[in-house]
Amino acid sequence: MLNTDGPHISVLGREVVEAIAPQPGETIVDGTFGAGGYARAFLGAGPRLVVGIDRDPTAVARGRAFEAEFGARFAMLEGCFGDMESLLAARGIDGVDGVALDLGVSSMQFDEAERGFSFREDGPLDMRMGGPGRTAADIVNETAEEDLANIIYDFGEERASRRIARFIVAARGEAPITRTRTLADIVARAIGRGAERDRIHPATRTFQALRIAVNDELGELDRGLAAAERLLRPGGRLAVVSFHSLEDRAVKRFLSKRAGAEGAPSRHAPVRAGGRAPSFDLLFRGAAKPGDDEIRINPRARSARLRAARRTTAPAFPITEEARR
Ligand SMILES: C[S@@+](CC[C@H](N)C(=O)[O-])C[C@H]1O[C@@H](n2cnc3c(N)ncnc32)[C@H](O)[C@@H]1O
Repeated sequence: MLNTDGPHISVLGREVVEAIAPQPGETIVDGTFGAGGYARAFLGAGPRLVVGIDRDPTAVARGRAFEAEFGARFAMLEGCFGDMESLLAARGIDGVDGVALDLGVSSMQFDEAERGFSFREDGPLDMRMGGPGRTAADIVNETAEEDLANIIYDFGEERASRRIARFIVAARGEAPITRTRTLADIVARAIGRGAERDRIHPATRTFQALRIAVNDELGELDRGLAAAERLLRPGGRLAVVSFHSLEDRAVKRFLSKRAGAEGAPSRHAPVRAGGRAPSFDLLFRGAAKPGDDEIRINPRARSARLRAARRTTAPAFPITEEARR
């Protein structure tokens, strides 16, 4: 585990640096800069350039301090990693040797009540990681009941989604829902004692669903993975840390397809990715998880999963083959 300057402790940091293994002369992209924990460790391994990307202006400000500290060896770009090709192209970069993604929100974002990510603190129901766009309050107050239930079911994997949506629609008929605590109370009333069996807060899944919807997190992940595939040079490494099953499933599916592990006719047949040459080789089978020591020091790490792969010389899959769902 890596320590960082800020209150965010990097998750699976040692494993990510081992997977990315920056070499002298290389260019490494940290697509989720956050507090810069990974970026600092990458820089310590001596590549020519580390590029940080983050959509959150406060993370970008931290990145500016890195620029001052590391000079020409570090560049901070503001934007979404789904757009990394155009962000990098604007700096004259069209190929890289490593891409790391550490998905989701940082501890700083989560703990700051004003950002609206936490149901434990009262704050405005916002949940935007950065930039303009619809807030969680916009979605909660303006979405038709059935669509709201689908968001909560699809992105929160919440079985009580219809009941929660019904309670939300009833409550917003009285007054717009604008605060995190108000929403958390509504969800708790809708679920009643059911969630206690899971030993998680009743609003956990609904808040996850809204955050994913507000930030188009699964769309970003699809675009980011495909962009990394196109940008990585042969031998380049991709490392992705996810925090919930929807993300991990998307990463697993992407890599299985690209590494030819899915749809191989038999284990004796040459491994082909749906008739195409594999564009990635897995660095290890399955997902790496944090050990007990890391979870003890940083309980938020417990659901983290790392998957990593190395780019082959084969061309990237065409975009039309993106079919995650
Ligand atoms: C879990 S934190 C990363 C922490 C970082 N690895 C560290 O060691 O400090 C995730 C960061 O990624 C950013 N982020 C999430 N999704 C993003 C996206 N699609 N594009 C750009 N940044 C994103 C968030 O704003 C947040 O700062």
